Amino acid sequence: MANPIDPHILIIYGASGDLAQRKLIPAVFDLYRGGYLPEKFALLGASRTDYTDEAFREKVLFENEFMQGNGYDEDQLKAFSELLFYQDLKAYDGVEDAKKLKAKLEDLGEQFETGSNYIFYLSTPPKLYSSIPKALAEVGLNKPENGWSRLVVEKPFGYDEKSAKQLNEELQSVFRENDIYRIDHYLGKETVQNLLVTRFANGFFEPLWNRNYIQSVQITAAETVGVGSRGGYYDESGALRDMIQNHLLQVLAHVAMEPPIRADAYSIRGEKMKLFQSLRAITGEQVAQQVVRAQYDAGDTKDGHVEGYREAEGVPDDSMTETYVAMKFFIDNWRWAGVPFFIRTGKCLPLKVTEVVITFKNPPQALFSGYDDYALKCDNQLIMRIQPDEGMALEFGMKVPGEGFRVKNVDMDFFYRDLTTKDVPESYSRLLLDCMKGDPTLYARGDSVEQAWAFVDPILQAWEKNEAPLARYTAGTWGPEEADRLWDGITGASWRNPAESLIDDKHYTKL
Ligand SMILES: NC(=O)C1=CN([C@@H]2O[C@H](COP(=O)(O)OP(=O)(O)OC[C@H]3O[C@@H](n4cnc5c(N)ncnc54)[C@H](OP(=O)(O)O)[C@@H]3O)[C@@H](O)[C@H]2O)C=CC1
Ligand SMILES: O=C1O[C@H](COP(=O)(O)O)[C@@H](O)[C@H](O)[C@H]1O
Repeated sequence: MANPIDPHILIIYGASGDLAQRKLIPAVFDLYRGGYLPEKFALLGASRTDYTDEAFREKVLFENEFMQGNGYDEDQLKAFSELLFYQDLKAYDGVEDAKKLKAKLEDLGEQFETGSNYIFYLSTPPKLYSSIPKALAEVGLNKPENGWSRLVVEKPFGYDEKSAKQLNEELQSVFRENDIYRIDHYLGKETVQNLLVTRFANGFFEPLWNRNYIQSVQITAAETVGVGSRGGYYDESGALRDMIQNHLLQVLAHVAMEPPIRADAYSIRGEKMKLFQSLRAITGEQVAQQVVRAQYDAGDTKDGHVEGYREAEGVPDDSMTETYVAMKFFIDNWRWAGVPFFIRTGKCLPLKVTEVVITFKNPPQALFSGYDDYALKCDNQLIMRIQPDEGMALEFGMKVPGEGFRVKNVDMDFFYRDLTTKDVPESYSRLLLDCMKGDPTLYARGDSVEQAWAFVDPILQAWEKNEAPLARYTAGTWGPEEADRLWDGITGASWRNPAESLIDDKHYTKL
């Protein structure tokens, strides 16, 4: 079968760094092993560290611990290594460096017959995200003659709405919007994409997917790890910026957006933008009522004892940065009017689990016995497990065998891995592959990134002014009690805290 991807060179800026070794190089190697790369392809690492091509290959391939668990095969790796080259830079955004880079790309282009097709991946500190593209533009690498040029921008995309707008303007002054790929690795997750397929490839979900049948929607992204050695970065960010503004609002968009008219970038990203525009702002006093922020104290987690957040490396002892957020909000459109949505995320929680729970309203009348707690609990839930145990479970009532009509809740459980025996592609592989194909569907569009910031900005501003308290929770617990109060007045559902199960090797989390 002909390979639909154009020959090209992938340039990784910041190639000496952590992300390149942890995710990017292993992802490109996976694509190579899977036969997805075009026959004419080369990878050029660029950063300030002084490597030869050989030394770079040693570092990112042969000595890279993140390649080891990756189906490491010496022969394949050796063949792959011949596609890797390195360019050292004095300054990432210097025009002289851009000229040097251009000359190197022209040489590689001839050697590998890739022509002038380039993907520039910015895996550097964010302060360089606008100046590198400008330097590329100075030497014409943003619009190469007889070729194309795409730009992948890592997170964080801005720090607030204003800075995201400014970054968009700067990037869009040198690259076309459709050539700017703002990466969000949650969109590369199979199960996040599957939210769209579940909703729009089945006839029976969509009629129920609205305010008439749905009581509430909750999204949880729990992590067992603390901030570890990332304290310096994390303390400037916090859970709202690190997880909610980007990843979890993207998940929300897949759960709540209107059906797109086609499964393409224009239609899907257009619907997401509308959804973000419909989020009801949480401002002023509402912040303290609808959003709980908290920080972990020392405690015992699944991974062992953890010191409190303020003891972590790079974190000031009086830090007010949140490691946990739980929030309740509304979507002001016809589909969702009045339905409460809940999102929570946190470090040092009992399990690593990301899931979406749709709680359906009860039937209008409790006909059968066994529904003693009918008024107190909604028994119909759809649990969409993003990770781990990727899959979906539906909970509903069945008759208990025997006399009378006693009802018991059961679940139908589907495991995503039962669909295929193949390894599910890792997020970065999938997203890089899409960029190579020129398909930005699973990348965030500039205006919707700004709109997502517009939703979280008033919350960040209220916290900045200390208008809402910072709660505390013990590492290894499900977070502060204050988060439970967000459900006050909502009868029939609350946070679902999945429990770890040891039933068998298939089941990790238990309903
Ligand atoms: N690491 C991860 O898991 C993730 C990272 N990201 C994002 O990806 C980007 C890269 O992350 P990561 O690789 O961890 O970052 P690193 O801190 O490892 O930086 C990458 C490279 O940038 C260069 N660099 C570092 N500091 C500076 C500086 N002050 N000025 C100029 N160059 C510098 C260094 O290369 P040299 O000195 O050789 O030039 C370094 O190897 C970041 O924006 C991060 O937010 C996003 C998600 C996950
Ligand atoms: O982007 C980030 O995501 C990870 C969580 O990603 P996951 O795929 O493991 O769920 C988070 O730990 C990190 O703080 C954040 O920057």
